[in-house]
Amino acid sequence: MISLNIEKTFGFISKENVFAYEAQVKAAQEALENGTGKGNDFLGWLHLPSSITQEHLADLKATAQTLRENCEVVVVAGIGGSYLGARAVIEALSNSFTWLQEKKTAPVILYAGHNIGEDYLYELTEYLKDKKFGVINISKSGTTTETALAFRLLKKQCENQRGKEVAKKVIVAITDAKKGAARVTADNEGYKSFIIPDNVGGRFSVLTPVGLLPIAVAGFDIEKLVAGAVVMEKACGKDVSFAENPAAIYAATRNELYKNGKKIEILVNFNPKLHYVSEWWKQLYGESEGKENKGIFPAAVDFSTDLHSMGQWIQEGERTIYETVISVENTQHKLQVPVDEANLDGLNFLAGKRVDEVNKMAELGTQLAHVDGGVPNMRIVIPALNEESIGSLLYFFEIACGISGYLLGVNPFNQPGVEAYKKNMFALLNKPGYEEESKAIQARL
Ligand SMILES: O=P(O)(O)OC[C@H]1O[C@](O)(CO)[C@@H](O)[C@@H]1O
Repeated sequence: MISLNIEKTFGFISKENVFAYEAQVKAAQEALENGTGKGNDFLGWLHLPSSITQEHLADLKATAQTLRENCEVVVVAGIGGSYLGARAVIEALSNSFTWLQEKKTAPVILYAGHNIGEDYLYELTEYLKDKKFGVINISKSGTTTETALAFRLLKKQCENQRGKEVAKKVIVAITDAKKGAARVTADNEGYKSFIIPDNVGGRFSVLTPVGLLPIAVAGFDIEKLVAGAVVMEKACGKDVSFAENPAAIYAATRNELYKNGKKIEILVNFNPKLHYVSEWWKQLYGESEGKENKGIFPAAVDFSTDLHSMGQWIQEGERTIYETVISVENTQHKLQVPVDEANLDGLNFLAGKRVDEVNKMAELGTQLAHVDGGVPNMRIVIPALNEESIGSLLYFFEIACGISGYLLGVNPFNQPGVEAYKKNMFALLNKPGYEEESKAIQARL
């Protein structure tokens, strides 16, 4: 079970003012439950964990098994919500050096379709040349340029290297039930496919096949991941009192901080495996709340690494920030600092201590230093980096995001702003249908 502690925000905002959100939070929860708020056609994530069936999980596991048996490498092609959730979970749960290990227990998972880097794609296709590889092509709209471009390259290469028949077996599509080019291709080619429900937006889709299939291919237990999310679905339900509901408290606290000039939330971890959880979180909160000229800017740092790069700014820069720390209670492994007779490095004061004890003192010391420097601090504690905890954490952030967006007064479930760059790019590339825009944009160059 995860827990939230907001004590170290109270020098900056008052407990009373946080608890004054209770009625607004209740209204937000009811709007989510009853589907009466903004963006109410995108609430499929709300009770998704508890509605996932054993049959669905079995289908995902069977497909994952086919990929595991037939591939050394599986490329997950997707961008934004169509890859960040899978990557967040896989990196949180994997050995840090998994791709360097000789004896592999699962295919190496690589990612594409989340950038348009020619060198990236060249180097990826070069690497795949002598590999038995498969592809999971993920796109809700089925038309996202970055993903479609990467998939065109990968599909051709897979067919050329492995033949059309095998390619059919090792390419899986996750997309809309009816619309979009990815659906047309999957149906025409006869790929195994999974549907992204209409009412689940990309950034809320980690517990659909979008996240679950790659996670299962990587060898992790999707049943436990979903079970962890179910725990949080209950713990953050609308019948849980405000004081007992961590999502309600988190949503209220961040809105109160924002009202008091804290415009930037920095998600902090002390564990490099959580880097992509932060990336996933940035999209979740950035796309959900950054609209109508409002919204907390979601930033993230990996400590203690970034204490030696961003630490100065956080300690003494503009006081418009607050931190939310994800603290992991228990490590997966034990490692002690050895004694050294000569003690030339002067580290014998640490001898015999677990490395995690040093890390935890860095965490505690940083919290107090940053609070002293004028940075409010919240702390989310998760028991360990395992499937249950990560499932809980993901759902916690999702439900808190829904509530928080409603407190802010925006529609947390659309993202109209992301179309602007796409329109310009298509106009500049002379995409059919963009003739007028092409003329207009050429005149501005
Ligand atoms: O799954 P799709 O449709 O390819 O979209 C990927 C991502 O692109 C966005 O639509 C933004 O363009 C995100 O909201 C989404 O997660």
